[in-house]
Amino acid sequence: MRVLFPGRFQPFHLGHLSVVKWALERFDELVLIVGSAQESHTLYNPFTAGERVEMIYNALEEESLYKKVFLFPLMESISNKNWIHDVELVSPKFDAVITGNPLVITSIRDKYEVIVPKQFNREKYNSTLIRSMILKGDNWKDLVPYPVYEFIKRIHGEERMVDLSKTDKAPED
Ligand SMILES: Nc1ncnc2c1ncn2[C@@H]1O[C@H](COP(=O)(O)OP(=O)(O)OP(=O)(O)O)[C@@H](O)[C@H]1O
Ligand SMILES: NC(=O)c1ccc[n+]([C@@H]2O[C@H](COP(=O)(O)O)[C@@H](O)[C@H]2O)c1
Repeated sequence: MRVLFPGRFQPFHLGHLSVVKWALERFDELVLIVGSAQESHTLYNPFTAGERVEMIYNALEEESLYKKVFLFPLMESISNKNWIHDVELVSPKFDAVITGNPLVITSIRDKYEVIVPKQFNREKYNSTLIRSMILKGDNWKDLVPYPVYEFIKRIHGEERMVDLSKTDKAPED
């Protein structure tokens, strides 16, 4: 069985990696969609789709999980109703969808089985917290797979976010 796991992954963290491992213990293959692909360079969506694909690829490769995962970006759709059709156009076929996002659940539940993932320390492992820690200069290294940390450092992602904070405001503020 092949299951879809969509997310913005801004950035991909240890909770996401735990969901991937949890899913691959239960299902044969995963389709990992990097959503909101047109978004980047804002405090809510600091990283480009290409950067997110690369950081996720690096994390999966380190865990030798990449062969069981299809990974690609997808832009937003014009309506929530259209979203699942747009996913089907570009994705290998899948049988069910893993998500804890109410918007995604509403968009797909008439057509696909919804699998709500086990929660992996959501208080600690959530991208909103990690983005705010990056901005404050806190130590966020242990909240993401090491290849993600190394990648964000290498592309000067922290400096980018601090620059963005001079002109942009995160919606969660
Ligand atoms: N720690 C976690 N344990 C289990 N599922 C998670 C965890 N963090 C995120 N998810 C799930 O991963 C999917 C993609 O989530 P997303 O990329 O929005 O991460 P997030 O940490 O919730 O980000 P943000 O804080 O930016 O909304 C969603 O279905 C979400 O419910
Ligand atoms: N109208 C739409 O384009 C639509 C609908 C449902 C989900 N999505 C996308 O699916 C992804 C879900 O990820 P998150 O769980 O990280 O929010 C997001 O990129 C979201 O924008 C988009």
